[in-house]
Amino acid sequence: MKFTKMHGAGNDYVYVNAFTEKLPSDLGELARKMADRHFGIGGDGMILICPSERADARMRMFNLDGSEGEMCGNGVRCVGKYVYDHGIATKETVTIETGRGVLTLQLFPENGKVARVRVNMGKPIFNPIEIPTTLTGEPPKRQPVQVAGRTVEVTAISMGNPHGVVFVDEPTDEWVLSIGPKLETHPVFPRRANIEFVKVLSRTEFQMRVWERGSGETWACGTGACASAVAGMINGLFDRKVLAHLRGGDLEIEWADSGEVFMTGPAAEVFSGEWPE
Ligand SMILES: N[C@@H](CCC[C@H](N)C(=O)O)C(=O)O
Repeated sequence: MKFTKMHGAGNDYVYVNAFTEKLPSDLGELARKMADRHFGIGGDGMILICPSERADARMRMFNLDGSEGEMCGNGVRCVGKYVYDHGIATKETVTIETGRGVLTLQLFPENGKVARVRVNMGKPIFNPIEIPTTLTGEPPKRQPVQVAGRTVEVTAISMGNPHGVVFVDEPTDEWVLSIGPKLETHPVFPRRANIEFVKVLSRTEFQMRVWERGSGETWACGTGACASAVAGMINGLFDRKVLAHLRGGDLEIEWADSGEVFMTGPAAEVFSGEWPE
């Protein structure tokens, strides 16, 4: 099976072109094996680029633990790059079907290859039932959650997948690696959640580290950066356009008057190869 390793701001996945490759029935197991950093190719998970009846292609994403996520912001930019660079789509505006519907991507090629992508990520979801969370309020803003013997204020938002945003003075290892997994699996998030730790730098910039549902700490999370930006905006901390500094790079996030969130960032191909099984 042929694969391509790609990343968006250091959030790396093993990509398989399901237009051409034959896939096994247990996709979760395939993701776990291929994404293993010691015994496999290595990555934060696996992303399939599939045919779609509604768009240029369909993205399916699997976390490192084999669970399937509805959406992946860094992944969808890489899928946009893949379909253009590999001739599946020829226009610089492409559509990708995801678990949260069909998204439109603006591709920015340099010397014939896509280097940056702007994605219409759709409207943030504030309804607690749809997120899903047991936290109350619409949106559930800075709600107190008891975790590891302390009270943490969490803003819950869905960008097609569930997020809990925590504003902190410093996104330390203790927050990310200790509180992150406890919040991911906390009963307030019945389908687990991606947890972002956000340090406000100014009204237009923030630093973020993320503990992802099913993958642990990753170097960037596109949906997480969008959720964090919107959380900062609804809590009165940010203007409508912000720059997110993540461990693996920067993402520009804009919450437009239409209610849609736009994310712009890099997409890169690293290497390709053949998986022996
Ligand atoms: N890294 C992604 C999000 C991947 C999915 C997530 N772990 C989930 O289970 O929802 C991004 O860039 O958005």
